[in-house]
Amino acid sequence: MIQLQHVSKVFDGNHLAVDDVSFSVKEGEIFGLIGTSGCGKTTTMKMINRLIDPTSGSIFVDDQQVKAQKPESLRQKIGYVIQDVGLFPHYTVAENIATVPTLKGWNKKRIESRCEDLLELVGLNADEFAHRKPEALSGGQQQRVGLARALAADPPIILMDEPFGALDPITKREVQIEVQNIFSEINKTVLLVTHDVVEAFAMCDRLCLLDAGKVQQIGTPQELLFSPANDFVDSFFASDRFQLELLSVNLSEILDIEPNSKLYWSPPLEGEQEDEIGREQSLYSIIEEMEERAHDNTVIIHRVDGQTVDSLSFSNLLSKFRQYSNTLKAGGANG
Ligand SMILES: Nc1ncnc2c1ncn2[C@@H]1O[C@H](COP(=O)(O)OP(=O)(O)OP(=O)(O)O)[C@@H](O)[C@H]1O
Repeated sequence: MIQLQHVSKVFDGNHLAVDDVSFSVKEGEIFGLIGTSGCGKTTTMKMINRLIDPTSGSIFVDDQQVKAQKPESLRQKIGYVIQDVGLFPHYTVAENIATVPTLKGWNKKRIESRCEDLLELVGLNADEFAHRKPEALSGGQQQRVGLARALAADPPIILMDEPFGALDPITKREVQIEVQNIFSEINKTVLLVTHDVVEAFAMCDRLCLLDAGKVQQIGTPQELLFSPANDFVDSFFASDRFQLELLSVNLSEILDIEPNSKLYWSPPLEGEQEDEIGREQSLYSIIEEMEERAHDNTVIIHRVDGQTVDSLSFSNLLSKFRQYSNTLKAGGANG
C-alpha cells in the first residue's frame, strides 16, 4: 500500500535528515514510526503525501510512484491528522469535516449525513457539536474532529503525526482506545508517527525505529523488544521495559488454550453478564481489566470446557508471563 525504497532527504545542502530509509506498510496495518526527537519521523511522513519531496529514492502509494501523482489527487486518498489538529478556526465542525467531500463535489445531503455518521463514530453528538466553532471545543474534542475530517472522504490511507500529543494522559488513553476501535471496524492503512513508545506498542502492528535518519529495526513490537537488532534498539526501550513487555504479549501466547475454548472474567463487573475475554488482548489490558474487577486478587480468569472449569489467579498469570518473557529473551519462542 505504501512503500519507501532507499529514500533520503537532505535539507540546506548538507543536513541529512532521512538516510536511505526503506519500508512498506501493508494494507490494513497500523505501522508506527518511532525514535528520538529530530530523527526524521515527520520528514519521512511528509514525503508520502508530497508535503516534502525526497532528495533521492522512490515512494509508492498503491503501486504508483507518488512523484507521478498530482499532490491534490494523492492527498484525496490519504487522510492526514496532525498534533495541533489544524482545524479551520472560522469554519464550524461540520464545515471542517466537509472540506474534502466539498472539494470532491459531493451533494449537500450526502455531506450532511456523512458528517453525522462521522461525529457519531468519533463519539461526539452531532446536534450538540456540528455547529460549534473549534474554539468552543476541548483539546480532546478537537482531536476527534480532526480525525473525523481525515476520514471524511473515506481515504484508504491515514497518516497521523503525534495525533494525541496535546492530550492529558487520561483523555489520551480514551481517545487512543476509540481510534483503535474505529480502525479495527473500518479497514484502514495507518502510519502513526509518535515519540511515545507506550502509545506505539499499544496501537501498532509493526514499528520502524529511526535514529539520526537511519532505520535501526523494523518489526513487531515484540520483535523489537525481545530480539533487538543492536544496542540502540535495546536501550531505547529500557526505561519502559516492563510495561512494553506486557503490551507486546497476548493472552493466547501465555495460556495453553484450545482453539475453540472461550475465556471469561470472574467475577463479572457489577451489573454485567459473564464477559468473554479476547485472547488477542495484551497482558497489559488484561491487567488493567483485572484491577477493575479484582476485589481480593483471587480467581480472575476461568475457562469453561464441558464439565471442567480451569482457573487462574493474578499471580499465576504473572508468573506464566515471566516464564514466557524469559523464553522470548533467550530467543526461544520466535526463533
Ligand atoms: N524544512 C526544514 N529545513 C531544514 N531542516 C529541517 C526541515 N525540517 C526538518 N528539518 C530537520 O530535519 C531533522 C528531522 O526533522 P523531523 O521533523 O523529521 O524529526 P522528527 O523525528 O519528526 O522530530 P520530532 O519528534 O522532534 O518532531 C531535524 O534535524 C530537523 O531540524
